[in-house]
Amino acid sequence: MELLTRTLAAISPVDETLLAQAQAKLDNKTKPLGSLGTLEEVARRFAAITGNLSPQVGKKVIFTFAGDHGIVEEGVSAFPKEVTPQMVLNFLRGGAGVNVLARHSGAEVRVVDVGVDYDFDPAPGLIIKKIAKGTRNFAKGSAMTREEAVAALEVGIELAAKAKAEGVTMVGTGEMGIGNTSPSSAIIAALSRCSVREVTHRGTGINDSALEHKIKVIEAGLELNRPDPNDPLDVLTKVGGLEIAGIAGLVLGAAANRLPVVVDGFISTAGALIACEMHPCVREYLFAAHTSVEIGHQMMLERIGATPLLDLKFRLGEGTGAALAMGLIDAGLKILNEMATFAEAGVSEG
Ligand SMILES: Cc1cc2ncn([C@H]3O[C@H](COP(=O)(O)O)[C@@H](O)[C@H]3O)c2cc1C
Ligand SMILES: O=C(O)c1cccnc1
Repeated sequence: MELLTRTLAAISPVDETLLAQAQAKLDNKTKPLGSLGTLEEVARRFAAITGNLSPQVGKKVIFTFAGDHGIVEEGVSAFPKEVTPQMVLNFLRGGAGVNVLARHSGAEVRVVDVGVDYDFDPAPGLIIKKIAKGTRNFAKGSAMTREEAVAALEVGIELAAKAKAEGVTMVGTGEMGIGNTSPSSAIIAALSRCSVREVTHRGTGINDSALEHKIKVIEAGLELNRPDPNDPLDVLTKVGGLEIAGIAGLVLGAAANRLPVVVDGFISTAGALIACEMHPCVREYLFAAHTSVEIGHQMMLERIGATPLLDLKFRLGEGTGAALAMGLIDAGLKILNEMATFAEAGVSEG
């Protein structure tokens, strides 16, 4: 808890002066004012976050947090829970979607076992920080204890701090955990007090009757646990997940360390949302990668106040959207660094 408290105390707003200086630098480039749109917003904010008006393309790491979910026993996913450790092994072999797209963008994938119900042997690229062997079924009681939720948050916080110390210049979030769209829907429903139906979708691809059942299970879980919408840690503890907590911690740690963080899809955004509800300045440090097909994603993004960079109809998670968005963010940094000014190119200003 002490690390969490210290981390929250270390988060402050992004410097407005730096934002203005970065925009002034962009405005001198050989283009009509603002004509690179969102790429300018990305470059400006990256520069201000890091306090460097010429941020170079650097080392990028995607942390894919893995955890299991007790709620799976209610039949809320199209896949069995064994897929969680099986996919972790796939990540470690480099064969999953996130591995391919991270290689494409020049990012490294690190898998973090915060809560998988399986004992992994140590392996390169695997960080074993298991807090529990999965959450408990939140339709029958609290998913976690408050201590477990804080411990998982602190795993993410420590990873962000270590990444910064190691010279990583941008981190991304990802996750793997069969059943984890259910806690993600529960989190946004609890915080926004909207109906479960409005924010619950098909995850791995459940049919209509399974979707009706999933909605009822989540409603029952919220009714039973009654998480306090004004206490994000209570929401995380009662209806969240260990990997979602790890992501929330990574996002908090990134903000505290002035490290830009790229947030992946629906489940990652649930983690980022918890972090944003814990501290109002966190949103300034994050980049939303893409719009997920999951219907509840939009409401999460609106609550955070973030506009996603891409819309590729993704519904995979793992960090796949974050991987691609990192490439786009790098493009923004190159504009800031490599594009000629009007003076350098001898081009007349308007
Ligand atoms: C083979 C496979 C690879 C995945 N990679 C990410 N997910 C995604 O699907 C899961 C969430 O959906 P639900 O709540 O319906 O279980 C998570 O593990 C998420 O990362 C996968 C799912 C499967 C089946
Ligand atoms: O948007 C996501 O991250 C997502 C959506 C469905 C299933 N798994 C992940």
